[in-house]
Amino acid sequence: MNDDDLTAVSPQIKAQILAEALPYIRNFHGKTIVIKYGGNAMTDERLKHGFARDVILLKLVGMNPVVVHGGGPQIDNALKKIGKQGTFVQGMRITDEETMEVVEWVLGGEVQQDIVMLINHYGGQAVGLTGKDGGLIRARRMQMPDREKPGQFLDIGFVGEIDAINPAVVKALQDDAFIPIISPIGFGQDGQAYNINADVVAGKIAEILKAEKLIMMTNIAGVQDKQGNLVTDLSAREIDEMFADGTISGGMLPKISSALDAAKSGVNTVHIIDGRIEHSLLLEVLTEQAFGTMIRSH
Ligand SMILES: Nc1ncnc2c1ncn2[C@@H]1O[C@H](COP(=O)(O)OP(=O)(O)O)[C@@H](O)[C@H]1O
Ligand SMILES: CC(=O)N[C@@H](CCC(=O)OP(=O)(O)O)C(=O)O
Repeated sequence: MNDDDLTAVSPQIKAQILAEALPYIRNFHGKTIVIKYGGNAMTDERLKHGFARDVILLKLVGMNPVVVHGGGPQIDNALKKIGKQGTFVQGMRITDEETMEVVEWVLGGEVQQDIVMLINHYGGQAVGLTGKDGGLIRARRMQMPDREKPGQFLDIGFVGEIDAINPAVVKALQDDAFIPIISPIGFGQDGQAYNINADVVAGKIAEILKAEKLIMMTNIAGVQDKQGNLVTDLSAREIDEMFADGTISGGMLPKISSALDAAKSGVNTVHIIDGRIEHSLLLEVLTEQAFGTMIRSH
């Protein structure tokens, strides 16, 4: 169903849906909700508009949404235009100097500004940040262990791991009416920009802000088991098993690791949800509808 079809819903059902949201609005009032908005979830124009409106609604009812966006497919498209092919190792993009320039331009420019403009268009007050702003994300070059040669590391270029997060700028914006939109670009002490996986940034930001919820919006119904069935609930032990037997691969690797780290660090609920469902964000936060995969800390 889309927004236009809502005219067919009876007034009683509409009122019931609104009333159902009340306890959630009360419980999450003043709480921080970190939303990882994956590049794969933002490829449909209509869904993007719905997302912007959902984020504004959460802010208007008293929650503090913080958006960390991705943009993997958008970076791939930009690379294609200059005759380059994106290459990944364990879900991380190999980032040479030229790729880093593209990453900065696509994430910090195009994708971030697109989200900011959409939210502002619908009456919200979004502010775009990269890791440089207010010293938000300090990073260093990632040491990626070589799975085939234990004890050795792979050189994947300007990919960063997070050294420290300074949440002051995000807190200042949150305390006002603003909605922070964060691009996953970190900066070294030498001023070098680093490409960081957006799931990793979202998980760490959620932890540092002591978020109530971390919601990762992606392009799949949730985590799937070996047979391809949706797993609604995942424990740390089950995750270890799925990592070991290769059930989890590619972009799902950093997503699940970051989700689990956030859950273990005290983020109350961590969900991986299907961003292709219209208003999936509102459904997750404001209704008892359970969908996607919940990641548990134990
Ligand atoms: N066990 C799994 N369950 C679900 N998806 C998986 C699994 N293993 C790998 N994936 C892949 O991970 C993708 C999601 O990660 P990614 O492409 O990085 O999304 P995003 O851009 O939202 O971060 C899925 O579309 C799927 O192809
Ligand atoms: C190091 C690394 O892999 N960085 C990612 C950053 C963007 C991202 O994470 O985007 P999604 O959330 O859409 O996958 C990349 O270059 O694709």
